[in-house]
Amino acid sequence: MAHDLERVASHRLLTSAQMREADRRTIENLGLPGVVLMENAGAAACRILKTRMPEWRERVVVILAGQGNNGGDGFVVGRWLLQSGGRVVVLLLGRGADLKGDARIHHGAFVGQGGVVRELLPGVELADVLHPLLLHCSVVVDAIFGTGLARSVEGLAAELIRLVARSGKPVLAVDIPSGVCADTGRILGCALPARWTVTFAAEKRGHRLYPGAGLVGELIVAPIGIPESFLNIPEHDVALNVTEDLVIPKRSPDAHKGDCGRLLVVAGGVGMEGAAILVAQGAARVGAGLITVATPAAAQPVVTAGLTEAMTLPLPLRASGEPLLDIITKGRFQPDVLAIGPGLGENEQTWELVTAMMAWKELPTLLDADALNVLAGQGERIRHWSIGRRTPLILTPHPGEMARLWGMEVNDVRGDRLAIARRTARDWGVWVVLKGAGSVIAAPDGRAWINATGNPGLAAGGSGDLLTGIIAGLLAQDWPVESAVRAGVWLHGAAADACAAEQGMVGMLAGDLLPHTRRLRNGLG
Ligand SMILES: NC(=O)C1=CN([C@@H]2O[C@H](COP(=O)(O)OP(=O)(O)OC[C@H]3O[C@@H](n4cnc5c(N)ncnc54)[C@H](O)[C@@H]3O)[C@@H](O)[C@H]2O)[C@H](O)CC1
Ligand SMILES: [K+]
Repeated sequence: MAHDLERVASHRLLTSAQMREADRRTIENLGLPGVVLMENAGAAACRILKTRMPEWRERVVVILAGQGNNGGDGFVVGRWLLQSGGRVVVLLLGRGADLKGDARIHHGAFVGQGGVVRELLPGVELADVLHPLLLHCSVVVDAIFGTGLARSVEGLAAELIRLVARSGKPVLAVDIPSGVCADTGRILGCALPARWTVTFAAEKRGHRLYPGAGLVGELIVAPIGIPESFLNIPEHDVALNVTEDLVIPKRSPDAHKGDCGRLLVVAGGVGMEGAAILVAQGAARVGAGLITVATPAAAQPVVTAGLTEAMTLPLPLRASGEPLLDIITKGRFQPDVLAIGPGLGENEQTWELVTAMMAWKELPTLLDADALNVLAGQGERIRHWSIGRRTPLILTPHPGEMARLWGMEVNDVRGDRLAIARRTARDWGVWVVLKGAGSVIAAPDGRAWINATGNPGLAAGGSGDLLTGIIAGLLAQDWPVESAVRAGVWLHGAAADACAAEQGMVGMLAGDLLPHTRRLRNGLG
Protein backbone atom coordinates (compact mmCIF):
# COMPACT_ATOMS: atom_id res chain seq x y z
CA MET A 1 0.00 0.00 0.00
CA ALA A 2 2.68 2.44 1.04
CA HIS A 3 4.59 1.45 -2.05
CA ASP A 4 1.69 2.38 -4.29
CA LEU A 5 1.19 5.66 -2.49
CA GLU A 6 4.79 6.59 -3.07
CA ARG A 7 4.89 5.54 -6.70
CA VAL A 8 6.49 8.26 -8.80
CA ALA A 9 4.09 8.83 -11.66
CA SER A 10 6.10 11.37 -13.61
CA HIS A 11 9.70 12.47 -13.64
CA ARG A 12 8.73 15.92 -14.82
CA LEU A 13 9.80 18.72 -12.52
CA LEU A 14 7.03 21.27 -12.50
CA THR A 15 6.95 24.97 -11.82
CA SER A 16 4.33 26.32 -9.46
CA ALA A 17 2.43 27.73 -12.45
CA GLN A 18 2.43 24.34 -14.18
CA MET A 19 1.21 22.70 -10.98
CA ARG A 20 -1.60 25.25 -10.65
CA GLU A 21 -2.55 24.54 -14.24
CA ALA A 22 -2.70 20.76 -13.63
CA ASP A 23 -4.78 21.54 -10.55
CA ARG A 24 -7.15 23.75 -12.55
CA ARG A 25 -7.60 21.13 -15.26
CA THR A 26 -8.44 18.49 -12.69
CA ILE A 27 -10.99 20.75 -11.09
CA GLU A 28 -12.54 21.88 -14.39
CA ASN A 29 -12.21 18.82 -16.61
CA LEU A 30 -12.85 16.12 -14.03
CA GLY A 31 -15.19 18.17 -11.88
CA LEU A 32 -13.24 17.35 -8.74
CA PRO A 33 -13.42 20.32 -6.36
CA GLY A 34 -10.22 21.76 -4.98
CA VAL A 35 -11.30 20.87 -1.49
CA VAL A 36 -11.08 17.18 -2.49
CA LEU A 37 -7.56 17.60 -3.81
CA MET A 38 -6.63 19.32 -0.57
CA GLU A 39 -8.22 16.48 1.39
CA ASN A 40 -6.17 13.95 -0.61
CA ALA A 41 -3.00 15.99 -0.14
CA GLY A 42 -3.40 16.33 3.61
CA ALA A 43 -4.44 12.70 4.06
CA ALA A 44 -1.35 11.55 2.11
CA ALA A 45 0.95 13.74 4.21
CA CYS A 46 -0.65 12.33 7.33
CA ARG A 47 -0.07 8.73 6.20
CA ILE A 48 3.57 9.47 5.49
CA LEU A 49 3.98 11.11 8.90
CA LYS A 50 2.66 7.98 10.60
CA THR A 51 4.89 5.61 8.63
CA ARG A 52 8.03 7.68 8.98
CA MET A 53 7.51 8.43 12.67
CA PRO A 54 5.57 5.51 14.23
CA GLU A 55 5.98 6.99 17.72
CA TRP A 56 4.23 10.23 16.69
CA ARG A 57 1.32 9.61 19.07
CA GLU A 58 3.50 9.61 22.18
CA ARG A 59 3.78 13.39 22.10
CA VAL A 60 2.10 16.44 20.63
CA VAL A 61 2.27 17.10 16.90
CA VAL A 62 2.78 20.80 16.18
CA ILE A 63 1.45 21.97 12.83
CA LEU A 64 2.63 25.34 11.50
CA ALA A 65 0.03 26.75 9.12
CA GLY A 66 0.11 29.72 6.77
CA GLN A 67 -2.79 31.64 5.27
CA GLY A 68 -2.81 29.90 1.87
CA ASN A 69 -3.67 26.42 0.64
CA ASN A 70 -0.48 24.96 2.10
CA GLY A 71 -1.94 25.89 5.48
CA GLY A 72 -5.17 24.22 4.34
CA ASP A 73 -3.28 20.95 3.81
CA GLY A 74 -1.95 21.37 7.35
CA PHE A 75 -5.49 21.45 8.77
CA VAL A 76 -6.29 18.21 6.93
CA VAL A 77 -3.21 16.55 8.45
CA GLY A 78 -4.34 17.80 11.85
CA ARG A 79 -7.87 16.46 11.48
CA TRP A 80 -6.68 12.98 10.51
CA LEU A 81 -4.21 12.88 13.38
CA LEU A 82 -6.99 13.84 15.80
CA GLN A 83 -9.15 11.07 14.37
CA SER A 84 -6.33 8.63 15.04
CA GLY A 85 -6.31 9.66 18.68
CA GLY A 86 -3.34 12.01 18.57
CA ARG A 87 -2.73 15.35 20.26
CA VAL A 88 -2.35 18.24 17.84
CA VAL A 89 -1.80 21.97 18.05
CA VAL A 90 -1.97 24.18 14.98
CA LEU A 91 -0.03 27.44 15.10
CA LEU A 92 -1.66 29.62 12.47
CA LEU A 93 0.15 32.67 11.14
CA GLY A 94 -2.71 35.19 11.13
CA ARG A 95 -6.39 34.86 11.89
CA GLY A 96 -8.62 31.90 11.13
CA ALA A 97 -11.31 34.38 10.15
CA ASP A 98 -9.08 35.66 7.32
CA LEU A 99 -8.65 32.24 5.66
CA LYS A 100 -10.24 31.80 2.26
CA GLY A 101 -11.60 29.07 0.01
CA ASP A 102 -10.59 25.46 0.56
CA ALA A 103 -8.26 26.36 3.43
CA ARG A 104 -11.18 28.03 5.22
CA ILE A 105 -13.30 24.88 4.79
CA HIS A 106 -10.61 22.61 6.21
CA HIS A 107 -9.91 25.04 9.07
CA GLY A 108 -13.60 24.72 9.90
CA ALA A 109 -13.46 20.92 9.74
CA PHE A 110 -10.40 20.81 11.99
CA VAL A 111 -11.96 23.11 14.56
CA GLY A 112 -15.24 21.15 14.26
CA GLN A 113 -13.33 18.01 15.14
CA GLY A 114 -12.18 19.70 18.33
CA GLY A 115 -8.78 20.81 17.02
CA VAL A 116 -6.86 23.56 18.81
CA VAL A 117 -5.69 26.53 16.74
CA ARG A 118 -3.38 29.09 18.25
CA GLU A 119 -3.32 32.26 16.15
CA LEU A 120 0.04 33.99 15.88
CA LEU A 121 -0.57 37.71 15.53
CA PRO A 122 1.87 40.63 15.42
CA GLY A 123 3.31 41.33 18.85
CA VAL A 124 3.15 37.72 20.04
CA GLU A 125 6.15 36.47 22.00
CA LEU A 126 6.88 33.56 19.71
CA ALA A 127 9.58 32.03 21.88
CA ASP A 128 7.16 31.88 24.84
CA VAL A 129 4.53 30.12 22.73
CA LEU A 130 6.92 27.73 21.04
CA HIS A 131 9.20 26.72 23.85
CA PRO A 132 6.72 24.64 25.93
CA LEU A 133 5.12 23.19 22.83
CA LEU A 134 8.36 22.06 21.25
CA LEU A 135 9.47 20.57 24.52
CA HIS A 136 6.60 18.09 24.37
CA CYS A 137 6.43 17.64 20.63
CA SER A 138 7.24 14.54 18.53
CA VAL A 139 7.24 16.11 15.09
CA VAL A 140 6.58 19.49 13.48
CA VAL A 141 4.48 19.70 10.31
CA ASP A 142 5.51 22.61 8.13
CA ALA A 143 2.47 23.91 6.23
CA ILE A 144 3.42 27.60 6.22
CA PHE A 145 4.21 28.20 2.57
CA GLY A 146 4.04 25.89 -0.41
CA THR A 147 4.23 26.65 -4.10
CA GLY A 148 2.53 30.01 -3.54
CA LEU A 149 5.54 31.56 -1.81
CA ALA A 150 5.87 34.79 -3.70
CA ARG A 151 8.38 36.97 -1.91
CA SER A 152 11.04 36.97 0.76
CA VAL A 153 9.97 35.54 4.12
CA GLU A 154 10.10 38.19 6.81
CA GLY A 155 8.62 39.17 10.16
CA LEU A 156 6.73 36.65 12.23
CA ALA A 157 6.98 33.87 9.62
CA ALA A 158 10.77 34.26 9.47
CA GLU A 159 11.02 34.26 13.25
CA LEU A 160 8.87 31.13 13.48
CA ILE A 161 11.01 29.34 10.89
CA ARG A 162 14.25 30.26 12.66
CA LEU A 163 13.03 29.19 16.10
CA VAL A 164 11.75 25.82 14.88
CA ALA A 165 14.90 25.21 12.82
CA ARG A 166 17.00 25.91 15.89
CA SER A 167 14.97 23.45 18.02
CA GLY A 168 16.26 20.51 15.95
CA LYS A 169 12.81 18.82 16.05
CA PRO A 170 12.11 16.54 13.08
CA VAL A 171 10.10 18.43 10.48
CA LEU A 172 7.76 17.02 7.86
CA ALA A 173 7.34 19.61 5.12
CA VAL A 174 4.06 19.74 3.26
CA ASP A 175 4.76 20.11 -0.47
CA ILE A 176 8.07 21.98 -0.07
CA PRO A 177 10.08 23.32 2.86
CA SER A 178 8.65 26.76 3.61
CA GLY A 179 10.95 29.45 2.28
CA VAL A 180 12.23 27.45 -0.71
CA CYS A 181 11.20 28.82 -4.10
CA ALA A 182 9.45 25.99 -5.96
CA ASP A 183 10.70 27.22 -9.35
CA THR A 184 14.37 27.95 -8.69
CA GLY A 185 15.35 26.26 -5.43
CA ARG A 186 16.38 29.64 -4.08
CA ILE A 187 15.91 30.35 -0.41
CA LEU A 188 13.68 33.38 -0.11
CA GLY A 189 14.87 35.00 3.10
CA CYS A 190 14.99 31.91 5.28
CA ALA A 191 13.69 28.36 5.06
CA LEU A 192 12.85 25.46 7.35
CA PRO A 193 14.96 22.33 6.76
CA ALA A 194 12.86 19.16 6.68
CA ARG A 195 13.59 15.53 7.45
CA TRP A 196 10.82 14.47 5.04
CA THR A 197 8.96 16.37 2.34
CA VAL A 198 5.67 15.08 0.98
CA THR A 199 4.83 16.68 -2.32
CA PHE A 200 1.79 16.17 -4.49
CA ALA A 201 1.29 14.72 -7.97
CA ALA A 202 4.82 15.52 -9.23
CA GLU A 203 8.10 16.91 -7.99
CA LYS A 204 8.70 20.62 -8.34
CA ARG A 205 11.97 22.07 -9.65
CA GLY A 206 12.82 23.56 -6.28
CA HIS A 207 13.00 20.05 -4.80
CA ARG A 208 16.02 19.29 -6.97
CA LEU A 209 17.73 22.65 -7.41
CA TYR A 210 20.20 23.72 -4.74
CA PRO A 211 20.36 25.31 -2.25
CA GLY A 212 16.68 24.51 -1.61
CA ALA A 213 17.18 20.87 -2.58
CA GLY A 214 19.49 20.53 0.41
CA LEU A 215 16.59 21.21 2.80
CA VAL A 216 14.10 18.70 1.41
CA GLY A 217 15.28 15.55 3.24
CA GLU A 218 13.57 12.40 2.01
CA LEU A 219 11.23 13.36 -0.82
CA ILE A 220 7.98 11.49 -1.23
CA VAL A 221 5.57 12.11 -4.10
CA ALA A 222 1.93 11.35 -3.30
CA PRO A 223 -0.80 11.14 -5.92
CA ILE A 224 -3.85 13.29 -5.08
CA GLY A 225 -6.14 12.54 -8.01
CA ILE A 226 -4.50 14.63 -10.73
CA PRO A 227 -4.30 12.44 -13.88
CA GLU A 228 -0.85 11.69 -15.26
CA SER A 229 -1.86 13.13 -18.64
CA PHE A 230 -2.15 16.56 -17.00
CA LEU A 231 1.39 16.25 -15.67
CA ASN A 232 3.19 14.77 -18.66
CA ILE A 233 2.53 17.49 -21.21
CA PRO A 234 5.24 18.63 -23.66
CA GLU A 235 5.49 22.11 -22.20
CA HIS A 236 6.64 20.50 -18.97
CA ASP A 237 10.08 20.22 -20.40
CA VAL A 238 12.22 19.91 -17.30
CA ALA A 239 12.61 16.48 -15.75
CA LEU A 240 14.62 14.57 -13.24
CA ASN A 241 17.61 12.92 -14.90
CA VAL A 242 16.84 9.21 -14.75
CA THR A 243 18.16 6.50 -17.05
CA GLU A 244 15.03 4.41 -17.63
CA ASP A 245 13.84 6.44 -20.59
CA LEU A 246 17.19 6.50 -22.39
CA VAL A 247 18.01 4.65 -25.59
CA ILE A 248 21.05 2.58 -24.70
CA PRO A 249 22.65 0.65 -27.57
CA LYS A 250 23.48 -2.95 -26.86
CA ARG A 251 27.00 -4.10 -27.58
CA SER A 252 27.00 -6.84 -30.20
CA PRO A 253 28.49 -10.16 -29.06
CA ASP A 254 31.19 -10.03 -31.75
CA ALA A 255 32.23 -6.43 -31.11
CA HIS A 256 35.92 -5.62 -31.53
CA LYS A 257 37.78 -2.61 -30.27
CA GLY A 258 37.26 -0.68 -33.49
CA ASP A 259 33.50 -1.04 -33.07
CA CYS A 260 33.59 0.55 -29.64
CA GLY A 261 34.74 3.90 -30.83
CA ARG A 262 37.91 5.89 -31.20
CA LEU A 263 38.23 8.77 -28.82
CA LEU A 264 40.82 11.49 -29.08
CA VAL A 265 41.43 13.26 -25.80
CA VAL A 266 43.33 16.53 -26.02
CA ALA A 267 44.29 17.30 -22.47
CA GLY A 268 47.01 17.62 -19.87
CA GLY A 269 50.11 19.69 -19.43
CA VAL A 270 53.15 19.79 -17.21
CA GLY A 271 51.83 19.47 -13.68
CA MET A 272 48.37 18.65 -15.05
CA GLU A 273 49.10 15.19 -16.38
CA GLY A 274 46.52 13.72 -14.03
CA ALA A 275 43.70 15.54 -15.82
CA ALA A 276 44.52 13.79 -19.08
CA ILE A 277 44.90 10.45 -17.35
CA LEU A 278 41.53 10.74 -15.62
CA VAL A 279 39.70 11.65 -18.82
CA ALA A 280 41.18 8.61 -20.55
CA GLN A 281 40.47 6.30 -17.62
CA GLY A 282 36.87 7.49 -17.36
CA ALA A 283 36.35 6.83 -21.06
CA ALA A 284 38.02 3.42 -20.82
CA ARG A 285 35.94 2.37 -17.82
CA VAL A 286 32.69 3.08 -19.62
CA GLY A 287 33.87 0.99 -22.55
CA ALA A 288 35.44 3.23 -25.20
CA GLY A 289 37.35 0.98 -27.62
CA LEU A 290 40.48 2.94 -28.52
CA ILE A 291 41.70 6.05 -26.79
CA THR A 292 44.52 8.33 -27.78
CA VAL A 293 45.61 11.18 -25.54
CA ALA A 294 47.23 14.13 -27.29
CA THR A 295 49.15 16.01 -24.65
CA PRO A 296 51.96 18.59 -24.67
CA ALA A 297 55.25 16.83 -25.40
CA ALA A 298 56.74 17.74 -22.05
CA ALA A 299 53.85 16.05 -20.25
CA GLN A 300 53.74 12.98 -22.44
CA PRO A 301 56.11 10.73 -20.46
CA VAL A 302 54.08 11.16 -17.28
CA VAL A 303 50.77 10.71 -19.08
CA THR A 304 52.10 7.59 -20.80
CA ALA A 305 53.32 6.19 -17.51
CA GLY A 306 49.87 6.70 -16.02
CA LEU A 307 48.05 4.94 -18.82
CA THR A 308 48.62 1.36 -19.78
CA GLU A 309 45.85 0.88 -22.29
CA ALA A 310 45.61 4.26 -24.02
CA MET A 311 47.99 5.61 -26.62
CA THR A 312 49.57 9.04 -26.39
CA LEU A 313 50.54 11.62 -28.94
CA PRO A 314 52.99 14.44 -28.17
CA LEU A 315 51.81 17.92 -29.03
CA PRO A 316 54.84 20.02 -29.96
CA LEU A 317 55.41 23.28 -28.24
CA ARG A 318 54.80 26.26 -30.46
CA ALA A 319 58.54 26.80 -30.75
CA SER A 320 58.85 23.70 -32.93
CA GLY A 321 57.15 25.68 -35.66
CA GLU A 322 54.92 22.79 -36.61
CA PRO A 323 51.26 23.76 -36.61
CA LEU A 324 49.73 22.07 -33.61
CA LEU A 325 46.98 20.42 -35.49
CA ASP A 326 49.23 18.76 -38.06
CA ILE A 327 50.49 16.29 -35.60
CA ILE A 328 46.94 15.14 -34.99
CA THR A 329 45.67 15.22 -38.54
CA LYS A 330 48.75 13.50 -39.91
CA GLY A 331 48.56 10.80 -37.30
CA ARG A 332 47.18 7.39 -38.15
CA PHE A 333 44.57 7.65 -35.42
CA GLN A 334 41.30 8.75 -36.96
CA PRO A 335 38.98 9.60 -34.10
CA ASP A 336 35.19 9.36 -33.98
CA VAL A 337 34.85 11.70 -31.01
CA LEU A 338 36.90 14.54 -29.51
CA ALA A 339 37.24 15.59 -25.87
CA ILE A 340 39.26 18.75 -25.43
CA GLY A 341 40.33 20.83 -22.50
CA PRO A 342 41.24 19.43 -19.07
CA GLY A 343 44.67 20.54 -17.93
CA LEU A 344 45.71 22.22 -21.18
CA GLY A 345 46.18 25.59 -19.52
CA GLU A 346 44.49 28.86 -20.27
CA ASN A 347 46.84 30.15 -22.93
CA GLU A 348 47.26 31.08 -26.55
CA GLN A 349 48.29 27.57 -27.52
CA THR A 350 45.08 26.12 -26.12
CA TRP A 351 43.03 28.72 -27.92
CA GLU A 352 44.76 27.90 -31.18
CA LEU A 353 44.27 24.22 -30.64
CA VAL A 354 40.57 24.53 -29.85
CA THR A 355 39.78 26.78 -32.77
CA ALA A 356 41.86 24.66 -35.15
CA MET A 357 40.21 21.44 -34.03
CA MET A 358 36.75 22.92 -34.35
CA ALA A 359 37.61 23.87 -37.93
CA TRP A 360 39.25 20.54 -38.71
CA LYS A 361 36.59 17.88 -38.86
CA GLU A 362 33.01 17.76 -37.79
CA LEU A 363 33.07 15.17 -35.03
CA PRO A 364 31.00 14.90 -31.87
CA THR A 365 33.02 17.15 -29.58
CA LEU A 366 33.10 17.82 -25.89
CA LEU A 367 34.73 21.02 -24.64
CA ASP A 368 35.65 21.28 -20.97
CA ALA A 369 37.83 23.22 -18.55
CA ASP A 370 40.56 25.22 -20.37
CA ALA A 371 38.89 24.69 -23.73
CA LEU A 372 36.03 26.69 -22.22
CA ASN A 373 38.25 29.17 -20.41
CA VAL A 374 39.91 30.25 -23.64
CA LEU A 375 36.45 30.87 -25.10
CA ALA A 376 35.49 33.33 -22.35
CA GLY A 377 33.12 35.93 -23.74
CA GLN A 378 33.05 34.21 -27.15
CA GLY A 379 29.51 32.86 -27.18
CA GLU A 380 29.00 34.22 -30.67
CA ARG A 381 31.89 32.08 -31.92
CA ILE A 382 30.44 28.98 -30.27
CA ARG A 383 27.05 29.71 -31.78
CA HIS A 384 28.69 30.06 -35.15
CA TRP A 385 30.36 26.67 -34.78
CA SER A 386 27.08 25.00 -34.03
CA ILE A 387 25.17 26.46 -36.98
CA GLY A 388 24.60 23.75 -39.55
CA ARG A 389 26.53 21.17 -37.55
CA ARG A 390 25.21 17.64 -37.76
CA THR A 391 27.22 16.34 -34.85
CA PRO A 392 26.76 17.46 -31.28
CA LEU A 393 28.89 20.00 -29.48
CA ILE A 394 28.84 19.54 -25.72
CA LEU A 395 30.02 22.04 -23.12
CA THR A 396 30.56 20.92 -19.52
CA PRO A 397 31.29 24.08 -17.50
CA HIS A 398 31.16 24.49 -13.76
CA PRO A 399 29.52 27.75 -12.63
CA GLY A 400 32.82 29.68 -12.77
CA GLU A 401 33.51 28.58 -16.34
CA MET A 402 29.92 29.33 -17.30
CA ALA A 403 30.22 32.82 -15.81
CA ARG A 404 33.40 33.42 -17.84
CA LEU A 405 31.79 32.17 -21.06
CA TRP A 406 29.04 34.76 -20.66
CA GLY A 407 31.15 37.44 -19.00
CA MET A 408 28.86 37.49 -15.98
CA GLU A 409 29.26 37.12 -12.23
CA VAL A 410 29.44 33.59 -10.86
CA ASN A 411 26.72 34.42 -8.33
CA ASP A 412 24.37 35.26 -11.18
CA VAL A 413 24.97 31.79 -12.58
CA ARG A 414 24.43 30.20 -9.19
CA GLY A 415 21.22 32.20 -8.64
CA ASP A 416 19.41 30.44 -11.48
CA ARG A 417 21.46 27.55 -12.82
CA LEU A 418 18.56 26.03 -14.69
CA ALA A 419 17.81 29.22 -16.59
CA ILE A 420 21.40 29.94 -17.57
CA ALA A 421 22.06 26.36 -18.70
CA ARG A 422 18.94 26.39 -20.86
CA ARG A 423 19.74 29.78 -22.33
CA THR A 424 23.26 28.65 -23.23
CA ALA A 425 22.01 25.47 -24.87
CA ARG A 426 19.29 27.19 -26.84
CA ASP A 427 21.16 30.35 -27.86
CA TRP A 428 24.36 28.62 -28.87
CA GLY A 429 22.85 25.36 -30.19
CA VAL A 430 24.91 23.14 -27.89
CA TRP A 431 24.39 20.51 -25.20
CA VAL A 432 25.26 21.86 -21.78
CA VAL A 433 26.14 20.20 -18.52
CA LEU A 434 26.27 22.88 -15.85
CA LYS A 435 28.09 21.06 -13.09
CA GLY A 436 27.60 21.38 -9.34
CA ALA A 437 25.25 19.87 -6.78
CA GLY A 438 22.21 18.99 -8.88
CA SER A 439 23.97 19.28 -12.25
CA VAL A 440 21.74 20.74 -14.93
CA ILE A 441 21.71 19.18 -18.39
CA ALA A 442 20.24 21.29 -21.17
CA ALA A 443 19.57 20.37 -24.79
CA PRO A 444 19.62 22.75 -27.75
CA ASP A 445 15.87 22.11 -28.26
CA GLY A 446 14.98 23.59 -24.86
CA ARG A 447 14.57 20.42 -22.79
CA ALA A 448 16.45 20.17 -19.52
CA TRP A 449 17.11 17.68 -16.76
CA ILE A 450 18.28 18.04 -13.19
CA ASN A 451 20.55 15.30 -11.93
CA ALA A 452 20.02 13.94 -8.45
CA THR A 453 22.92 11.51 -8.11
CA GLY A 454 26.21 12.57 -6.54
CA ASN A 455 27.34 14.04 -3.26
CA PRO A 456 29.79 16.60 -1.88
CA GLY A 457 32.59 14.03 -2.13
CA LEU A 458 32.74 15.04 -5.79
CA ALA A 459 33.87 18.52 -4.82
CA ALA A 460 37.50 17.58 -5.36
CA GLY A 461 40.07 17.97 -8.11
CA GLY A 462 39.75 15.51 -10.97
CA SER A 463 36.08 14.74 -10.71
CA GLY A 464 35.23 17.00 -13.66
CA ASP A 465 37.92 15.35 -15.76
CA LEU A 466 36.39 11.99 -15.03
CA LEU A 467 32.95 13.22 -16.11
CA THR A 468 34.40 14.44 -19.39
CA GLY A 469 35.91 11.02 -19.99
CA ILE A 470 32.69 9.21 -19.14
CA ILE A 471 30.51 11.26 -21.49
CA ALA A 472 33.07 11.18 -24.31
CA GLY A 473 33.58 7.44 -23.82
CA LEU A 474 29.86 6.77 -24.19
CA LEU A 475 29.65 9.05 -27.23
CA ALA A 476 32.54 7.16 -28.79
CA GLN A 477 30.46 3.99 -28.55
CA ASP A 478 27.92 5.68 -30.73
CA TRP A 479 25.39 6.33 -28.01
CA PRO A 480 22.85 9.00 -28.99
CA VAL A 481 24.02 12.31 -27.59
CA GLU A 482 21.12 12.57 -25.14
CA SER A 483 21.90 9.12 -23.77
CA ALA A 484 25.63 9.77 -23.52
CA VAL A 485 25.24 13.09 -21.75
CA ARG A 486 22.41 12.15 -19.41
CA ALA A 487 23.68 8.67 -18.58
CA GLY A 488 27.19 10.07 -18.19
CA VAL A 489 26.13 12.64 -15.63
CA TRP A 490 23.98 10.08 -13.85
CA LEU A 491 26.78 7.48 -13.79
CA HIS A 492 29.34 9.92 -12.46
CA GLY A 493 27.09 10.88 -9.53
CA ALA A 494 25.91 7.32 -8.91
CA ALA A 495 29.52 6.13 -8.78
CA ALA A 496 30.23 8.79 -6.15
CA ASP A 497 27.18 7.68 -4.16
CA ALA A 498 28.29 4.05 -4.29
CA CYS A 499 31.78 5.07 -3.25
CA ALA A 500 30.47 7.16 -0.35
CA ALA A 501 28.24 4.30 0.79
CA GLU A 502 31.36 2.16 1.20
CA GLN A 503 33.82 4.52 2.81
CA GLY A 504 32.18 7.89 3.29
CA MET A 505 32.30 11.10 1.31
CA VAL A 506 35.37 12.74 2.72
CA GLY A 507 38.65 11.82 1.07
CA MET A 508 37.03 10.40 -2.04
CA LEU A 509 39.39 10.53 -5.03
CA ALA A 510 38.26 10.72 -8.63
CA GLY A 511 40.21 7.54 -9.24
CA ASP A 512 38.19 5.75 -6.52
CA LEU A 513 35.11 6.18 -8.69
CA LEU A 514 36.50 4.15 -11.58
CA PRO A 515 35.49 0.65 -10.44
CA HIS A 516 32.01 1.90 -9.49
CA THR A 517 31.71 3.66 -12.82
CA ARG A 518 32.53 0.42 -14.59
CA ARG A 519 30.03 -1.64 -12.59
CA LEU A 520 27.21 0.87 -12.97
CA ARG A 521 27.88 1.33 -16.66
CA ASN A 522 27.59 -2.42 -17.17
CA GLY A 523 24.24 -2.26 -15.37
CA LEU A 524 22.97 0.16 -18.00
CA GLY A 525 23.41 -2.18 -20.94
N1 LIG B 1 -1.69 22.68 -6.66
C1 LIG B 1 -2.30 21.63 -6.22
O1 LIG B 1 -2.58 20.73 -6.92
C2 LIG B 1 -2.70 21.60 -4.84
C3 LIG B 1 -2.03 22.39 -3.95
N2 LIG B 1 -2.31 22.37 -2.68
C4 LIG B 1 -1.50 23.07 -1.71
O2 LIG B 1 -1.58 24.43 -1.98
C5 LIG B 1 -0.30 25.02 -1.94
C6 LIG B 1 -0.28 26.27 -2.75
O3 LIG B 1 -1.24 27.11 -2.18
P1 LIG B 1 -1.29 28.68 -2.41
O4 LIG B 1 -2.47 29.16 -1.68
O5 LIG B 1 -1.20 28.95 -3.84
O6 LIG B 1 0.04 29.18 -1.76
P2 LIG B 1 0.76 28.97 -0.33
O7 LIG B 1 -0.12 28.33 0.65
O8 LIG B 1 2.04 28.33 -0.63
O9 LIG B 1 1.09 30.43 0.14
C7 LIG B 1 0.32 31.52 -0.26
C8 LIG B 1 -0.07 32.39 0.89
O10 LIG B 1 1.03 32.93 1.53
C9 LIG B 1 1.13 34.33 1.21
N3 LIG B 1 2.55 34.59 0.99
C10 LIG B 1 3.29 34.24 -0.06
N4 LIG B 1 4.57 34.59 0.14
C11 LIG B 1 4.63 35.16 1.37
C12 LIG B 1 5.66 35.71 2.16
N5 LIG B 1 6.93 35.72 1.72
N6 LIG B 1 5.39 36.22 3.37
C13 LIG B 1 4.14 36.20 3.83
N7 LIG B 1 3.10 35.68 3.14
C14 LIG B 1 3.34 35.17 1.92
C15 LIG B 1 0.23 34.53 0.05
O11 LIG B 1 -0.21 35.84 -0.03
C16 LIG B 1 -0.85 33.53 0.36
O12 LIG B 1 -1.69 34.00 1.36
C17 LIG B 1 0.59 23.91 -2.44
O13 LIG B 1 1.91 24.11 -2.06
C18 LIG B 1 -0.05 22.71 -1.78
O14 LIG B 1 0.45 22.55 -0.47
C19 LIG B 1 -3.61 21.71 -2.39
O15 LIG B 1 -3.97 21.61 -1.15
C20 LIG B 1 -3.72 20.41 -3.10
C21 LIG B 1 -3.80 20.67 -4.48
K1 LIG C 1 5.56 23.92 3.44
